[in-house]
Amino acid sequence: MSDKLLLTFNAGSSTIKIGVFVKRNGGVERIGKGVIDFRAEPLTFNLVEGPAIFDVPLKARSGDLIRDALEDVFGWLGEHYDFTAVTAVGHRVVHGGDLFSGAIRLDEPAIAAIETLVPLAPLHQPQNLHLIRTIAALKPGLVQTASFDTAFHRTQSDLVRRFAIPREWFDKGVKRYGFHGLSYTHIACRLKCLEPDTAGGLAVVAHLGSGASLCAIDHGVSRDTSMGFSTIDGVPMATRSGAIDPGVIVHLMAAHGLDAKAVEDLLYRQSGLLGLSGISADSRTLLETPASTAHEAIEVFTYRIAGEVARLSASLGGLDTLVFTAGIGENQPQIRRMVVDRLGYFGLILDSEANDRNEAVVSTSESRVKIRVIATDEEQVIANDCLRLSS
Ligand SMILES: Nc1ncnc2c1ncn2[C@@H]1O[C@H](COP(=O)(O)OP(=O)(O)O)[C@@H](O)[C@H]1O
Ligand SMILES: CC(=O)OP(=O)(O)O
Ligand SMILES: [Mg+2]
Repeated sequence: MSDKLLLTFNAGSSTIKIGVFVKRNGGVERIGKGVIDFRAEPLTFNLVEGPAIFDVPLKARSGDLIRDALEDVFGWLGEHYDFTAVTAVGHRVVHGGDLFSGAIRLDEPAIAAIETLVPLAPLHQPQNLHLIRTIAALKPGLVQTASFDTAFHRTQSDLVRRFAIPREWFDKGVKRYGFHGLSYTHIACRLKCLEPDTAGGLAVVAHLGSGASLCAIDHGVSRDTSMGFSTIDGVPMATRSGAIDPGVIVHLMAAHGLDAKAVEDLLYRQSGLLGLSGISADSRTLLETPASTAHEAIEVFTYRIAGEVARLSASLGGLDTLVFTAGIGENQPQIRRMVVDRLGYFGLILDSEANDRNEAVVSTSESRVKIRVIATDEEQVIANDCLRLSS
């Protein structure tokens, strides 16, 4: 195949999602996707347009799982495409801090700047950097770009971004940044297409995956979001606590002797659905498990999401649309039902049958707020940026 190709890498907390895009008609079109799921084998790499769909077991060889996986992925791609046709690689980078307000072409100074933000996103940023560096080593000379999760939220006001602590900390970067911005960029764009008369109106988007956050979007523009300074904030997640009384952290350190590393491990890796249930980080498993702690974990999760919808609607001064997206939001009707059941007083009415079928609109015609399910596509946003920056 002689068409020019772009690859995208979206490294989240539990998976790396890989996209294969072809340059066509002035834009980029997805022709393949793969998921490296570090919680499960086999690694699947799935070409949707091409000679075959195949699941390939992940072969750990060197102790560097990412390098091994990349070698495999490049190997399979090389079997079906002329790898010289790959002209650029685009990455999702979770934290851009105040350093980056849009996507960039990567060079050594940019990589060094991204590195300074590692302490602010310890589950993601090291993985993002490792991918970038390994690709640079395996395919020297390939153009690489970075699209930042934080950039979409740069429109938020200081009122929203400030913590009520002494002002000098804000100036030192201790402020709310917000994440999942590539997903929100895609959803905001879809909403504008679906509702052109109001340019998407006033919407709260619930991005519910392994990491989860909600965003208040006003005619396509981010006004407020549940994740702030770090990716632990906001609603509980698979293994992250979500917002927690800061006094708890002081108590854990002062009275129980936990150091910063131990607190980080507790709040990022042992909490959320996993910590609450003591059973699993995956809401699918918890919904199928009769244990009372499994049920309670889901109750806490959905209670906190509903609370965030209410807070963010106040932030917007109204609500036209609630959108569910990402792995859980798109595929788990029971979670959507438990959230919406708590929002009846806002006039949200779920259409149970449409909800059970994961339809695009899951509210009834009487519902005061339209409830939508929209599939997110962070890779398409990365690929669009990558095309623009590499052409
Ligand atoms: N087909 C599916 N059916 C039900 N739940 C799903 C499905 N796919 C993903 N999920 C849920 O979504 C979660 C992962 O969401 P995802 O948005 O892919 O997260 P991340 O990008 O953080 O890895 C899984 O833990 C699972 O609970
Ligand atoms: C920012 C974040 O939490 O990302 P993910 O949901 O992919 O882990
Ligand atoms: Mg994700």
